[in-house]
Amino acid sequence: MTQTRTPLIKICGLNSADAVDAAVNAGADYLGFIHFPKSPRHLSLEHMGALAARKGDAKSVAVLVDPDEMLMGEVLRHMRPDFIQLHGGESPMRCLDARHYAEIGVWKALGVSTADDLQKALTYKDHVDGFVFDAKPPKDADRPGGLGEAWDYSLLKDFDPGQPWLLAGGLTVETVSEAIAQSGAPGVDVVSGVESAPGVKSLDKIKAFITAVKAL
Ligand SMILES: O=C(O)c1ccccc1N[C@@H]1O[C@H](COP(=O)(O)O)[C@@H](O)[C@H]1O
Repeated sequence: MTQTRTPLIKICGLNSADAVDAAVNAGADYLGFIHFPKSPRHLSLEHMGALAARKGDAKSVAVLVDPDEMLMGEVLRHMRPDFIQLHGGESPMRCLDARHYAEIGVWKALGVSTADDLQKALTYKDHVDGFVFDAKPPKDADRPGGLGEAWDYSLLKDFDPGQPWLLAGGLTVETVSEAIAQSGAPGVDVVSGVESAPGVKSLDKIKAFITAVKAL
């Protein structure tokens, strides 16, 4: 896929008003809020709702891991996200159920380490509204994402998953340009690369990352 427009930008794991405002003011397209207790970026539903209300023209994304309908209902009630990102082991049918239940866009995050992993996306494409292609987490990881792990982004070159998608996994201001060139990504998603420590957002890194992508 040839890159013809400025890549879309999702800044994820936002957990303070200052960080949300920095992302919005710098021009992020998507703001990600994580509800997963094992994550250092975990937010209560009330906090997600309060931060998402500062989204301005950006779209809000609730990042969830294998949520049941009760949790999804609570997320919809407290936060009213524009999208739900399912970042666990959700099956294609589970994604479709979530889409019907939530009546908003559902993205599926998939861990990739080989070309075979990408073929899995094709079994989801009629059941979701978009994809996040991330590093495949190690088996003993306590969370399925937000690990800051880079991977072979060139696996995505010329791959068409049939839905819009974002590239994630170990992106930083230093690597994002080359990662987009290698993958042809129409958009990027970052957590660790805009933090000074796990769960501690750096306003300077958020601004620098967005500025770098917008300059491409
Ligand atoms: O960031 C987390 O803690 C997290 C927890 C559970 C599910 C997803 C999570 N983050 C997702 O990870 C990628 C990018 O991570 P990184 O830049 O490599 O650190 C992104 O899709 C986040 O939504």
